Amino acid sequence: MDSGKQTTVTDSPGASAADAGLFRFLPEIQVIEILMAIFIFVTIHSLRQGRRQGLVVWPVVGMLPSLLLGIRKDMYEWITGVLDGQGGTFVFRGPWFTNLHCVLTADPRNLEHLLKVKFPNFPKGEYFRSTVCDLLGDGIFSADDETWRRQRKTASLEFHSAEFRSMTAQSLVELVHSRLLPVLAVAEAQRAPIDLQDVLLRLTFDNVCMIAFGTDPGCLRPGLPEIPFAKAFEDATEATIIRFITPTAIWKALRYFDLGSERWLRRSIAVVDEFAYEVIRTRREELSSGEQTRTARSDLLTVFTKLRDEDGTPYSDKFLRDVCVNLILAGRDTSSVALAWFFWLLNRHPEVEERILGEIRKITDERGGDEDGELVFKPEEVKRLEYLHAALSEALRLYPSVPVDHKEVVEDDVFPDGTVLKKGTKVIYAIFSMGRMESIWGKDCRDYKPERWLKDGRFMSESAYKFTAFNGGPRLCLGKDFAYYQMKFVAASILHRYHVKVMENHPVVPKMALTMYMKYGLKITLCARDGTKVVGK
Ligand code: HEM
Repeated sequence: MDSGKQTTVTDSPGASAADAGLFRFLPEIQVIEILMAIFIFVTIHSLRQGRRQGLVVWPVVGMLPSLLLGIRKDMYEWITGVLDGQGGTFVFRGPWFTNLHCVLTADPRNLEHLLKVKFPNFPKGEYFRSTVCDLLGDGIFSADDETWRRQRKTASLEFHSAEFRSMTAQSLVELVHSRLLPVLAVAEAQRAPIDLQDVLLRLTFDNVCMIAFGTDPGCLRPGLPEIPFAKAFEDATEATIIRFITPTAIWKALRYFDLGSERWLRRSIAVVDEFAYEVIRTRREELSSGEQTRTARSDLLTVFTKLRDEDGTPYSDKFLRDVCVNLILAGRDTSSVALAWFFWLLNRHPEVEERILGEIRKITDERGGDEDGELVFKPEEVKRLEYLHAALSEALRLYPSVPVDHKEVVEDDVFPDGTVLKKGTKVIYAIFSMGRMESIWGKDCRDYKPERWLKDGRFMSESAYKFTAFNGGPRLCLGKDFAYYQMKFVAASILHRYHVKVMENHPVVPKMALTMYMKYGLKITLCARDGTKVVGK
């Protein structure tokens, strides 16, 4: 045998230098036979092991073929099927020498362990942070430990303050009544189909920018213009997601040579930064000139600009940029996609729409009707819409805006269901699948039934480890209360005026992304309710 053949043997996984020495004394044909035998043995062993785990584990490529087949159909349903068959938790074995190995779970006991009981042992982790760092920097979404705690504390105080609540309620009234309803009125008058998901995404983007930066980018202006900052934000998010499905060495090389998606990402981030730094500069000027006392802003940028770090130094522009960009990401497409799924479900469940209308009618009747069609729901009225609250929660159970989330294991651990977790393992919790588990929600788990959230006509919340749409534990969604208020206000304002009809044969399927978009949007037509004069007509 020549030395070249020895190299081949030594390179094959599992073969040692001693084995190579042994092969040196065998005729070439026998080496091939032995290799074939080893290959067959490994394959049979892997297949047997794989079947025990519910999926075939192929040599070298692991469970990747099954994953690729699953993705081709419907990845979320595929994951749900696998998890269901495995009792709620499943170890995914990726190809050799890749970082695709992970533990997938949809077991509420494991979720409580992960998100609350052993919270410090399950951070977002370095892999996540280094993948999203260019867009998110040190913001709340990617940060762990002290950097996260500091932002969480300040943002949490702000989110629960009376000024913040009143500012968010006011900005929502303005957006819905001066922008959203006129856009819908035009579409209704022209009998023109519109993409409701797009309109809602514009609404929540403008809204969250007002909360974060105190400025309205104007995505929902008449004619629905393309706003460079909004477009760049969307592009930067998409290009960042591409990194998660590209081997790290490849995207890093593309970044180094400024090619492909990395070039697109760099350019999009430049536009986002230009907008952010300009707002930060003007806000600093405004604050130092004392103008602030007149405007009395309570957006997150103003709050953080006034603060000092532990050394008494004002926060840097970069840190302020990270705080705002992260908040925009959090609030941009979560409530909008939830509303899109909600309106689609209503279209298939007219009985639910009827009950919501009954609840709204009670309020409008108490106000003596809505002759001019300009009724603005008050915060205390929105709070009373408990059936609507249940109908939105039920939509989020079946179509959670964040379908899967992940953590990394710091120290070896064991889940309550007995799954062993080695240090460095990635844990994926399948929020989408949790909403479709018979073991969690009962036999009717796949039915849209808002009633399951009601007790004696009042809304009853569920454990965050069973209904994980808003995450749970110390990292529970900070915008949860606001999101419900926003969704209820928007849904009630639309439903009071229109019946939303989804266009026949319009395909509705989830898109594979960090957020549960509808892949083809939601094409609808609007039909004004009898006796409601529509604003803007
Ligand atoms: C239906 C609407 C919403 C849903 C389903 C939702 C869901 C979630 C989820 C699952 C997380 C955890 C993400 C993770 O750690 O990987 C989260 C975190 C967060 N959400 Fe929401 N969210 C919604 C709306 C909002 C809104 C409107 C805002 C702000 C205006 C917001 C602000 C935040 C923030 C700041 C965090 C980070 C919390 C932390 O890491 O400490 N969310 N949200």
